[in-house]
Amino acid sequence: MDKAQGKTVRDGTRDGARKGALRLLGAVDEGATLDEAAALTERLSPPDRARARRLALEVLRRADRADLLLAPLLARRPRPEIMRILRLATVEMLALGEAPHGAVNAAVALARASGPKGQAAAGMVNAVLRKIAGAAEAWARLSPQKMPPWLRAPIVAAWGEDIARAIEAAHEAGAALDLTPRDADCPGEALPTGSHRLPAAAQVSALPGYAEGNWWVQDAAAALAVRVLDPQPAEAIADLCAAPGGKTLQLAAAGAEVTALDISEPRLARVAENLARCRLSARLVAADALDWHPDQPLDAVLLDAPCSATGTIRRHPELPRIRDGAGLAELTGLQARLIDHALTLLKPGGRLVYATCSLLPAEGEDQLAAALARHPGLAVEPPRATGIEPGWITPGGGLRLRPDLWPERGGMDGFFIARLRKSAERT
Ligand SMILES: C[S@@+](CC[C@H](N)C(=O)[O-])C[C@H]1O[C@@H](n2cnc3c(N)ncnc32)[C@H](O)[C@@H]1O
Repeated sequence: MDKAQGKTVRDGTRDGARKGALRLLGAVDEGATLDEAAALTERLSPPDRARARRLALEVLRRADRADLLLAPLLARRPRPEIMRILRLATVEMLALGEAPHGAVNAAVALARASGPKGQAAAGMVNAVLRKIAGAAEAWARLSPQKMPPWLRAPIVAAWGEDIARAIEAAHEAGAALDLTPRDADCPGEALPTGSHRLPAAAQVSALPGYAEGNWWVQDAAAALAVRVLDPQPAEAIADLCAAPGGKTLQLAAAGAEVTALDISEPRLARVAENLARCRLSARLVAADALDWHPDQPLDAVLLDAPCSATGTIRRHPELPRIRDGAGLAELTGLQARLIDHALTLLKPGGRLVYATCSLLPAEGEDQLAAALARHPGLAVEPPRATGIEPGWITPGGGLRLRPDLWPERGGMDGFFIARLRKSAERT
């Protein structure tokens, strides 16, 4: 292939990825998650589909910052599809190092292709983006985009303004690719807690050991819930909210007799696939955990409860844009009922690990305090596992993990984890 042909192919592929990213961003504007919108990029080649998703992620991490620079340059707010084109080109030029002429020309072409109104806007898109191309210093002065008030206010109340800003910086930086080793063989840099870390761009299925099931993808913070539970061989353990199964795999790899339960049958099918790839086994049950009872009382229960998922914004930057905090009371009510039910499934002296991938104390610290108040005889135990730092343990005895921890290593997801021991006395 000669040089000119190579350039055409590269530009073509970039345009495909840009169009895909704009489709994804349009779906998010309509309230969809990126996973829900994934079908919109199905017709792209796999590499272009991955590029489209990466571009959309980068834009969503900086959309408010882009809007702050764009606003003074716009006489009136353009139609949503034109606004998305402007944001995409702004982020490409100022955050991703794309050459201005390429990004501006592509944006103008995308505006023209979007229909008669887009054709009319092409001149404005060109003029505005030429100014944006020279705004690198103004861009550098802008802070990372803020979390919405329903999420920010409780975070500031719990940990202060500086930590809220550090979390916002971590949200903008995005997340690495973390792997949990089944045994020794696992690519990536070993982290103090036992997970392995690679750059986010790594193609998962191409990594050594994927087909053999030597490891699975799991954020380093998420992997700590099972490490804190400390499963032992042959223990009877239920994973009450199991799908897609990262924690089930850890429990099974430790040699426990695992029952993996999830209310969603399609999601449970993913647990089955993951177990098969990793050559591990568990009993799978599709049921509402609140209605389920084991044949025998259990040694331990892992309750990775449904939650706001606000701890995963580094990987799902669309969440603050499509959620408004409504439904939180319903979720915290369900979490409390699940804790109460989980305790009834345990042997006397059995242990429960409660976890949520949430940054909200209402789904973590407050749930722990309320459970202890509801259940006399229930005790919280220190969360112990290799690599846990004393500063991560809360005054109430839980483990609070935040995206701004380990800044030099690239952060971790937000999680709350508590290890509880049921009274050894029979009631
Ligand atoms: C946070 S995710 C679990 C992640 C999983 N533990 C892992 O590590 O891969 C929560 C799961 O709870 C399930 N779920 C929600 N309500 C449930 C209920 N009442 N009973 C059982 N599962 C439930 C959801 O389908 C979802 O798969």
